[in-house]
Amino acid sequence: MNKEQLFEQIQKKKSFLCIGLDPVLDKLPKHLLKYNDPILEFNKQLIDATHDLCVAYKPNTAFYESRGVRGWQTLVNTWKHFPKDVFTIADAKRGDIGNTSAMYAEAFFKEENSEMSFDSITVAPYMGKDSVAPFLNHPDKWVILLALTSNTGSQDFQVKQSDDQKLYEQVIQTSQNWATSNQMMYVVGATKAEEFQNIRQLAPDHFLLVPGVGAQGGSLSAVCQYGLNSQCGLLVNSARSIIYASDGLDFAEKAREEALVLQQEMEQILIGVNLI
Ligand SMILES: O=C(O)c1cc(=O)[nH]c(=O)n1[C@@H]1O[C@H](COP(=O)(O)O)[C@@H](O)[C@H]1O
Repeated sequence: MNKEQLFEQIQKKKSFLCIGLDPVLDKLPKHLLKYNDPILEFNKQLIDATHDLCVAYKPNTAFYESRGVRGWQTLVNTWKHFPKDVFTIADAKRGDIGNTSAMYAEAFFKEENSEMSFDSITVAPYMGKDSVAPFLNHPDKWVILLALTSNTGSQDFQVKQSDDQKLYEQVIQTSQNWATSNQMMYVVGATKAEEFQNIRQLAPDHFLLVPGVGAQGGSLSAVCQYGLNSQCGLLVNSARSIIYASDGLDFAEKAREEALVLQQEMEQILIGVNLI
């Protein structure tokens, strides 16, 4: 999905919600345990109940890889269940020397090899240009580069100054020589709302993937105050607050209710800035 198509979906669904699919077996509704693959059933019912309210899904691969071969198969089958009109994010946080990154890119982008072809992957920028380039060699796919993350450890390196700039600012500026806003997005945590004005000056046209609304306490309205651009420019992710809204028979219905609250808030915000 390209940038124009993503913006069209945002306008059509009046939403820039991304739902994180980070399932843990112990937290699943008990009635799903009778299924051959309870996590797949959980994901499928969540997707069926919410896909008209969100524009993206982001499975974090750790929640699948932790279950070995079974988990990987669940990820493949979850990918197969995504409707065609959603933007898909493999939250894998990869990045390595070039020939290794090329293999990671094949794993998540090349359906002939891996039975999955996500629209995008999260990538760590620490190893630099040649570690990111192999993902960008897939011209219709996106790199979502970690810039300023939502966790407390973001203070350890990302905000440290060198050459009069914070490290995350250098990541955003330098990486704009590697790809345009048609192929690159940045991760900025919702818990860092005070930095959005600065980030929008550095990257006015890029989409930002913003996790941290919900369980991590980030505020949607604070993110939107400076984060929006002329094509919306935001994908706001929430996982636990939606997918674990209930652990009963009604889990999908309750997840929909949580997603609806965010979608309705997003609709009002989009109306307020004349984007719909
Ligand atoms: O890249 C990410 O998605 C990510 C970056 C970041 O800075 N903070 C962050 O929480 N995430 C991911 O976003 C999701 C947040 O989930 P919830 O806190 O349950 O909404 C998890 O999959 C995290 O791994």
